[in-house]
Amino acid sequence: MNIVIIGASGYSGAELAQLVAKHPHFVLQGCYVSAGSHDRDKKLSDLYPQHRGLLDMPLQGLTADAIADIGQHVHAVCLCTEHKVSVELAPQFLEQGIKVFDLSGGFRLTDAELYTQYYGFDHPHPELLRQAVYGLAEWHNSAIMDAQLVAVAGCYPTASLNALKPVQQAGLLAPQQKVIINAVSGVTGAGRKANMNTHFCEVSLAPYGVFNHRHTPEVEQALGHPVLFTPHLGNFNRGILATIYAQVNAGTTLTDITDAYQCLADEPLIRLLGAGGLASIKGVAQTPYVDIGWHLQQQQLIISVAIDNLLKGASGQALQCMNINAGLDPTTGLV
Ligand SMILES: NC(=O)C1=CN([C@@H]2O[C@H](COP(=O)(O)OP(=O)(O)OC[C@H]3O[C@@H](n4cnc5c(N)ncnc54)[C@H](OP(=O)(O)O)[C@@H]3O)[C@@H](O)[C@H]2O)C=CC1
Ligand SMILES: CC(=O)N[C@@H](CCC(=O)OP(=O)(O)O)C(=O)O
Repeated sequence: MNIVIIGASGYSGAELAQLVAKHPHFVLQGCYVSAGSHDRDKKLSDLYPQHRGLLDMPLQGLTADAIADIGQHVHAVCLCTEHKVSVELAPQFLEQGIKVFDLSGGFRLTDAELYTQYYGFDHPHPELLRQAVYGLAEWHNSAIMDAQLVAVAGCYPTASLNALKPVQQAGLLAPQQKVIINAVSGVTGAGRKANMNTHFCEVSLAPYGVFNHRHTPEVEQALGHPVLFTPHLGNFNRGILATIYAQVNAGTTLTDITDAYQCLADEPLIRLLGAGGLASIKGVAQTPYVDIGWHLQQQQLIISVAIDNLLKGASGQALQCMNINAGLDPTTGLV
């Protein structure tokens, strides 16, 4: 299968490019940046020297001609572009019959009005929100198999939902009680473009997006339970660590919680750390896994979960969705 990556010079794009280049069944057909990019015509490996010999192809400009040419030669495109760019590009590929795996949040929410509120733009293609399949790989396997457009789940939502859905599905979460998600991300989560907030000398450890981060509606939509989500930026490169506080129904035991997580026990990319387990950035950075541990005291459940934001939180999960869609083992090229 021929694959093209748009936004290949970015952090998630380059990560996905190296995964596809090493994949036993996919062919990396082309790597693109915007038509006016200052990285156009540079080798991808000049930007990412750790991939010399693997990613020596030039970054091509995404012109109108390039979009038409991709339509002739490619099975799937991966959009590793910001939300506003993805929502304009996806329909241009879909109408040429090409599958689209979008790493942005542009097609994750079903309610178009939430884009105005949380993303700051009116969604130009609300009809595609009904067609898009949410790419939370362990939970939407059969829908991903048949999808033309996969909206790969967000990084914080991937950690939060894999931690919470087993407990929610088992009916253990106390109704009306908001679940509190406190999460810290490494700086690659903010993308490669220079920005004062991610400047080496400015980054420390601080919350942001209080009450209004776009991952709040994404988690609530997929969980079916209200949450209070507060992200933090930490001074490390890769990884997300979340500590999640949830009230469970009276009478819930630690065994009930442990039993609820058994629905993930056979998932190869989920590592259940068990009761008392504590996830860490060190345990997941540069890996495709989700690590989950849990603790219960009376009705207070605390869940500890970690992922690598660029692998399970973006490119790794995108490849997992592409594998599922192609009828391959979901872990092909990942473990
Ligand atoms: N970083 C992360 O941990 C995660 C990111 N995501 C999502 O993935 C997407 C990409 O994120 P990330 O890799 O961090 O972003 P980056 O800012 O690192 O990269 C963005 C890429 O898009 C390219 N680009 C910008 N405009 C266009 C355009 N009009 N046409 C084609 N290419 C364009 C950029 O190159 P140039 O500007 O030179 O053209 C660059 O290659 C975002 O939507 C983000 O929300 C999702 C989960 C986690
Ligand atoms: C540290 C940091 O800035 N993280 C980004 C989230 C990562 C990302 O790109 O978000 P999606 O998963 O929705 O695509 C943010 O908070 O906007």
